Amino acid sequence: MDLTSFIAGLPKAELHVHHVGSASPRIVAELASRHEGSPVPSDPAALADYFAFKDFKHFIDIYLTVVDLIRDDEDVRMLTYEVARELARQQVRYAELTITPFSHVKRGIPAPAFCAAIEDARAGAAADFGIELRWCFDIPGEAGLPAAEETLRIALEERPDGLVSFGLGGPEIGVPRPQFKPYFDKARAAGLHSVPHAGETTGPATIWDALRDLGAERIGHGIAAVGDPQLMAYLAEHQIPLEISPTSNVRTRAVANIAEHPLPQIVAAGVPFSINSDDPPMFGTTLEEEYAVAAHLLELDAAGVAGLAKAAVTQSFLPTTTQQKLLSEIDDYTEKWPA
Ligand SMILES: O=c1[nH]cnc2c1ncn2[C@@H]1O[C@H](CO)[C@@H](O)[C@H]1O
Repeated sequence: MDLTSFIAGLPKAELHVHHVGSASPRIVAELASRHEGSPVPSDPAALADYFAFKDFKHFIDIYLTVVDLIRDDEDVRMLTYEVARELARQQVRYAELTITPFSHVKRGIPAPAFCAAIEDARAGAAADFGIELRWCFDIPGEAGLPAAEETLRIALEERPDGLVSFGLGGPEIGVPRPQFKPYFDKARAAGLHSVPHAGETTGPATIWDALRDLGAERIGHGIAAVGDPQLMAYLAEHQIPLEISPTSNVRTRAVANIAEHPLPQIVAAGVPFSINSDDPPMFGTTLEEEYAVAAHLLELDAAGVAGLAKAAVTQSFLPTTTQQKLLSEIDDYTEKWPA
């Protein structure tokens, strides 16, 4: 069984993947060529070296230098459309893309123009690539409550058609989750799903906070949960999924190496999860590669790998009818695959 080929053709969904974090070397080079004076190399080999991170804080610092490259709504439109092209190339039929409007509005792109650009790209991607994109607007945690205020304002006042969820990214250390409760309360009251990062670089307490104070329906990463048996039991009992990005955790040094990734313990505890790429070019990976990593860690066969894709579909915020269509497509593909 050639699992790599099986994975390549398998219809997928991705729930935890960042907009700017998905800018490929080609797109970064294009943006760097448009805007002089950036520290971000435009040469792909130099860029690969640039995306080597000493620790999580260093990763965020580098991430923000790529955010600086996005200067106008045309950059936003091009980036979003090209991210969709790369997802569709990997047979991703549906993706919830995490976008940080605060960071771009702060750099001078008006919120209406920003939202029009991502919506244009979403329509173009659906028409040209057959991929359905939805948005998670996340608060960059390092920018604190002003960023929470502005992110909520943009989410509720602009309310682009693709917006389905509200998140919290950036560093966790020094950024306690409870302070964001008022913003998540308002976002949830407005019908947005709550999907904060938690337990990526800090312990189980951050995940408890995300559940209790932010009403988290899914947890970004959440790998620290394995340190708290009660939390693992709670996540399993309430079927609260963890959005797992294995290579991300190694490249940001959240996990020492892939062999020590806690994914097998998450499976053993019956905690639902999806497999994601997080910031694929920055971590030198792709969603396909993350499926292969998970297949290796969990010793999966084709049916098991198809199960990874089906889990992402059922944990998504797609309407059930659309989920059913995608699940059938995955089953048809798997059945047709020679044993
Ligand atoms: O793995 C991650 N963890 C937390 N934040 C991340 C990650 N990848 C990208 N971001 C992004 O980092 C920015 C910080 O301002 C935010 O935009 C967040 O979405």
